[in-house]
Amino acid sequence: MNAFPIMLNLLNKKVVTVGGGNVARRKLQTLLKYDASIHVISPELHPDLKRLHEAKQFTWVPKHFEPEDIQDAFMVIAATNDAEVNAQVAALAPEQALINVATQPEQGNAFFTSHLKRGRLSISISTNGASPLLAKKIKDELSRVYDDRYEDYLDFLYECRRLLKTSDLTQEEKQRLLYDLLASNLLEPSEQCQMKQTLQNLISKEH
Ligand SMILES: C[C@@]1(CC(=O)O)c2cc3[nH]c(cc4nc(cc5[nH]c(cc(n2)[C@H]1CCC(=O)O)[C@@](C)(CC(=O)O)[C@@H]5CCC(=O)O)C(CC(=O)O)=C4CCC(=O)O)c(CCC(=O)O)c3CC(=O)O
Ligand SMILES: NC(=O)C1=CN([C@@H]2O[C@H](COP(=O)(O)OP(=O)(O)OC[C@H]3O[C@@H](n4cnc5c(N)ncnc54)[C@H](O)[C@@H]3O)[C@@H](O)[C@H]2O)C=CC1
Repeated sequence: MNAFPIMLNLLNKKVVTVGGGNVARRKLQTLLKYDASIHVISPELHPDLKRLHEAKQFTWVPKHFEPEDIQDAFMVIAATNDAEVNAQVAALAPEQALINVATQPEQGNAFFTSHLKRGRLSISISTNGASPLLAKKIKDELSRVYDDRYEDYLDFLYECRRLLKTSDLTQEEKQRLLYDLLASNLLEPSEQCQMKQTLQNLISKEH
């Protein structure tokens, strides 16, 4: 496996998960953060998924897989405990679909990563199937380095960068300031406030 990493916008995309057990639960808990239109095909549901279904987080069709279930799907996840059913799901998926197969990943073309999200910061780790547990361990290590403060810090960086992009400062000045924003003291909210003020003063002086 030598997979290319990419970010996907799943807003309102049709995602069909076949199977509703423990593996489906883990994958759905990740996917639910990305506003896709999620459908689960499975005779039974894991208790956590039952709660999410009651909270109207996805639609559930309580039955065994049939080929028409995955028509027009943007992404298909084959997560039953029956490798033959999963292989059939992968083979019948629309030609252009993203396909994830829990039992035999190489039958699909898309793979989950271990994922750390801090607001706008997204860190994905993959071992290309060698050791999902190592991916998880690395995520846990990185979660201590990139702690909760990064959520607000990323919003701060986003706002400052937008300010700079629309300013009349020279390209060199913009570059220098973009680097300055990476100083570690700026993880502190009070320092962020001061820096924003400084930038605003600098930009208004240009006019
Ligand atoms: C290829 C891949 C395809 C895919 O599923 O997309 C795949 C495949 C398989 N996983 C298996 C087993 C386990 N997977 C986990 C956990 C995770 N697995 C995830 C991803 C991936 N798993 C993709 C590669 C990612 C990479 O390489 O880095 C994570 C990162 C994301 C997620 O699933 O959401 C998530 C951690 C989430 C987190 O960060 O918290 C655990 C541990 C646990 O459950 O706690 C175990 C048991 C221990 C073990 O076996 O190592 C098996 C054997 C099944 C069997 O025994 O039959 C296969 C099939 C095979 O290897 O052939
Ligand atoms: N990729 C990964 O990260 C991992 C993959 N696995 C693999 O994933 C498989 C599934 O594991 P679990 O979720 O723990 O199993 P599970 O037994 O908890 O869940 C299986 C689900 O599939 C449903 N199902 C069975 N036949 C079906 C059909 N014909 N149509 C629709 N739904 C059907 C069942 O109702 C149940 O909801 C395991 O067999 C294992 O090989 C296991 C661990 C991690």
